[in-house]
Amino acid sequence: MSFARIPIPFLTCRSLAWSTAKRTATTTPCEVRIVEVGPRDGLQNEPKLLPAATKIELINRLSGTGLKTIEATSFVSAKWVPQMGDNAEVLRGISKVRGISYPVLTPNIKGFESALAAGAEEVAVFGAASDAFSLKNVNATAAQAIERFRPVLKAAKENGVRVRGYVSTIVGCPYEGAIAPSAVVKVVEALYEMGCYEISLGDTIGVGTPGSMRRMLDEVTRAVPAKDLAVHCHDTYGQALSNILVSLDYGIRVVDASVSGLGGCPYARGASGNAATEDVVYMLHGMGLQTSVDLDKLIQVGRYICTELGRPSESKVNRAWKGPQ
Ligand SMILES: CC(C)(COP(=O)([O-])OP(=O)([O-])OC[C@H]1O[C@@H](n2cnc3c(N)ncnc32)[C@H](O)[C@@H]1OP(=O)([O-])[O-])[C@@H](O)C(=O)NCCC(=O)NCCSC(=O)C[C@@](C)(O)CC(=O)[O-]
Repeated sequence: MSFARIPIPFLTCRSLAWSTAKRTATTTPCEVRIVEVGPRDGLQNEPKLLPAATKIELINRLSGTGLKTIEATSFVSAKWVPQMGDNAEVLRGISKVRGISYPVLTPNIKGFESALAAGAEEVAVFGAASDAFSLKNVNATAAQAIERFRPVLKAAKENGVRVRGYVSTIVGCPYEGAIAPSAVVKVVEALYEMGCYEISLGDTIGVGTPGSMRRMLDEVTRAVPAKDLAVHCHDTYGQALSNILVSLDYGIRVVDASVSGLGGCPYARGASGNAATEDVVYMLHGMGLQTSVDLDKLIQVGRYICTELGRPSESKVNRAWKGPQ
């Protein structure tokens, strides 16, 4: 897809439908599903341990906004990520709403078994396109991490649990620098062939631009259909919304975002939060795309968690919001 054919400022629901018609026949061009990652990605980097009750309250409030997917926690080692040490308490404590999925991160079979025991119905495995990042994040190379996922996918299938896959460092790594699209394709293909129903492409440190996103998506969408891809854009360099816009142009209709832009990865030096969900929803609605999210309710949830954390929202829309127009 070239810039010349679809001028970005004129991307609307109608032009998106047209632009993606050849790329994928099965996307619903006017609907975008938001994967809210605030309770997991948003909080995992918080130095001060938050009470499980606050996390549960956050998830319950998010459940009232119309979101259909809310990543609840991660079943990783508490020695590595202390903030997620209350994973089972959080997953057991939330009021699950029918029609909403509450996936949790599981890096290995031990994490999967604990997640299953706590009632997980969807999990996510997380790989990376960079060995250096993977070693820092999960103490395994990219290929070794993939091997740890095989038993997770097998056990998930046996237990009727859906598995989402992440690929981190899709355009840049804090330790290796620029990442070649071919390295991303390799991991995306491995996760897809293993049985992940959706692959989320993570710009972990938010260094991507519409240029590097396009170069990466040109190759990745040749390997896996856009309907089975999501984007996960951190906003460190202020490019997240632009990068999401580019991914829509490729037919991607699933966008990860974090309420009030919370977040970062403890093992990705300098990474700031994700695209703020409020900002993403505002942009999508302004383009005539549907998300099922009530923006006003979401704004209130953003204000709740920012008050709990004692800091202003990273969402420009939240800061500017004076009520529905
Ligand atoms: C993967 C490990 C566990 C390997 O860590 P390891 O030390 O290599 O693991 P091990 O198998 O050698 O076991 C060492 C100890 O950890 C325990 N252990 C082993 N597995 C688990 C588990 N699942 N849950 C709880 N405990 C576990 C195990 O039982 C043992 O306990 P000990 O005998 O010492 O008491 C570790 O490196 C880890 O937990 N890493 C997590 C890193 C993380 O959570 N990073 C943030 C999420 S990724 C991210 O944010 C990026 C993303 C997804 O958002 C997308 C993007 O932005 O790009």
